[in-house]
Amino acid sequence: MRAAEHIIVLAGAGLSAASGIPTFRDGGGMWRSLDPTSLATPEAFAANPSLVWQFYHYRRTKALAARPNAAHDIIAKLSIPTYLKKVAPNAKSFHLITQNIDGLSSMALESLLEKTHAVDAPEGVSIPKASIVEMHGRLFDVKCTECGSCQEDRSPALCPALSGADDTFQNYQDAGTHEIKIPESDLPRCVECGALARPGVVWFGEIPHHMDKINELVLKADMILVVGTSSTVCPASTFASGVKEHGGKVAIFNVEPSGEDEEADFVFAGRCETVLPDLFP
Ligand SMILES: CC(C)NC(=O)[C@H](Cc1c[nH]c2ccccc12)NC(=O)[C@H](CCCC/N=C(/NCCC(=O)O)S[C@H]1O[C@H](COP(=O)(O)OP(=O)(O)OC[C@H]2O[C@@H](n3cnc4c(N)ncnc43)[C@H](O)[C@@H]2O)[C@@H](O)[C@H]1O)NC(=O)OCc1ccccc1
Ligand SMILES: [Zn+2]
Repeated sequence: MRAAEHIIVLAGAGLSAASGIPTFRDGGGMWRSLDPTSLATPEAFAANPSLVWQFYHYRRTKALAARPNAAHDIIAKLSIPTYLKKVAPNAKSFHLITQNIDGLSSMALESLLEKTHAVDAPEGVSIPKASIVEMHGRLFDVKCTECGSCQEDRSPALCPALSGADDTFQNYQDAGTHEIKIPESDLPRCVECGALARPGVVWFGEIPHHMDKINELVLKADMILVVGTSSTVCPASTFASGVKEHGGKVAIFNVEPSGEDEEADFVFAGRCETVLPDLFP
């Protein structure tokens, strides 16, 4: 870290695990009983928008009740130039590339900025707010399937029909079995043109957001911290090897061994919400 100039963090569901957001694949992963491709794809939405909206209603409900944890806070702190300088005196840029759609990293940074009023950055160091790249979209964005308009909406239920769907996915052992059939006319609609709306997230088979910026960051990075991801979904799963290829260092933070460990320079086994605060007090 002391030698690093351009630092990126790649985060996955493990970063938000301690905030009560179920992960996807490990032990109590959300998708143990649900085939992800049956819910997070344009095809699934076209075939059964009612079920897919009930799934994202469940995810929104979980995320609305969640708060950033210590790992989110440390990563937010690292994006503040004055603090970054302490752990990486040669740092010129710091970015978080997150696969998470829960918005907890932005929430952590906003509350830290309020607390530290550290909005203005010295010359050449990135403005904190722009340091978060949500490559798979945002759970609370509602996007029109026709006109493309997209608004953030954090209301507990986007439409009356969904407020009755709370237990469709409550206990994921038999998730989906309590599915209620919501007619399309009663599903979330676009506020501009009234067409059917969809969650503002990137589904499998869709191109992730900000890929040009991400490719530029991966190319420039000389240090990547890979936090709480199983590295099973691409292109995110290729970023660490991308940094390694041009001589950058790779550090992994995970409770379990992940596919990238052998080519990592540093492996920190443990819960990121305890390991990161110990490492960056
Ligand atoms: C399943 C996989 C094989 N599929 C893909 O990779 C596909 C491509 C593909 C299709 N078929 C293939 C066949 C072979 C190879 C690839 C493919 N990818 C795509 O379709 C992508 C789009 C993928 C995005 C899909 N949307 C998501 N999310 C948003 C929606 C939603 O969330 O509903 S993906 C979603 O799943 C992934 C889940 O992985 P993780 O976050 O890592 O979570 P997981 O539970 O798996 O792991 C948690 C880890 O944390 C650890 N952990 C737990 N607790 C803690 C703790 N406390 N501390 C530390 N660690 C912890 C655990 O040990 C574990 O290791 C995340 O990316 C997450 O965002 N698009 C694309 O490729 O477009 C072209 C392209 C490419 C490049 C440039 C231009 C165009
Ligand atoms: Zn519209």
